[in-house]
Amino acid sequence: MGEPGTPPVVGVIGGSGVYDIEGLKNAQWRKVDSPFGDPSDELLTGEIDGQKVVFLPRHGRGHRIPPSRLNFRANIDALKRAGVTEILSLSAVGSLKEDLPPGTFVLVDQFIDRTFAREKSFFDTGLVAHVSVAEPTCGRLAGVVEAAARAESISVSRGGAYLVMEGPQFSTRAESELYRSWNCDVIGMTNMPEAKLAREAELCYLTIGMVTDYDCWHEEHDAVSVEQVIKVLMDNADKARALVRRVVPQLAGRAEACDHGCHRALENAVITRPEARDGAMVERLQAVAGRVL
Ligand SMILES: CSC[C@H]1O[C@H](OP(=O)(O)O)[C@H](O)[C@@H]1O
Ligand SMILES: Nc1ncnc2[nH]cnc12
Repeated sequence: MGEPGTPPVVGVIGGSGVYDIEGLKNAQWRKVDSPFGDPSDELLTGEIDGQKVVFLPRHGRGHRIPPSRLNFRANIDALKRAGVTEILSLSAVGSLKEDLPPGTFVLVDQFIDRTFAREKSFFDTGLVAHVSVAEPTCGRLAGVVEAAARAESISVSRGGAYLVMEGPQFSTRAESELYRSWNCDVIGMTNMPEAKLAREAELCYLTIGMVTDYDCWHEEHDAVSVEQVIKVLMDNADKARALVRRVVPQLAGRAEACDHGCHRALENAVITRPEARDGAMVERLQAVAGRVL
């Protein structure tokens, strides 16, 4: 995937409040099987300006699945099986900075992963690999999305560190202050290990963090609640849809593999010698890593 000649296909993972993409041509929900188990839902495929788009509601339609129960591996594997080469992650996030008010779209470029109850890798005993996540999101996608956001008059902030907490409860005030002291910009519960797994699957990945609240640290704002998050997200949803509509045709023009290296992330990453590899594992990882196995 991502090789020169492989058509770019944009995948969109919709987070809280984003369970559908309206207005796709030839829209169709279809089940994609994965050896890693069940994805969150069927995938919605369709077209924008003749370009294929694949959508997955992260928590399933109706928001059935909490962050710690998301099958991130099945989700990423299924998107890759559906031909996706680049992923836009639309996510609700809390703000840890005064100058990132609700309504701001933050193009995340770093993460601090504080999750502890999730499967974090496609690789395991019998097939070991270590990819770099020094730059965990795709700067090429960020450039395109930033320009599109400005054209849509969306308040956008390029770069930002996303603290990923396990949840499902929101943070205590002390935790919120701790993350602020670490200079984190936004907080959420879902984009790790999603971003790490996208890297292992050699997919470009960008988090578009849509700020819904000031978490609980801000003295002039109430502590975060689901009601508040959803209300702001509904206000943002039209902006997000317009952004996706504008970005997809632009991303479709790529003729070469990503020049930031996302599509070659596994080169030199697999360390297990061919004769020591577990055959069943190799089989299971065909969609994710078949290019290098
Ligand atoms: C409904 S507020 C908390 C919930 O929203 C975010 O999810 P997503 O990233 O899928 O939009 C946050 O991470 C929590 O899972
Ligand atoms: N304050 C917050 N903490 C964690 N996840 C969130 N998602 C939206 N707002 C959040």
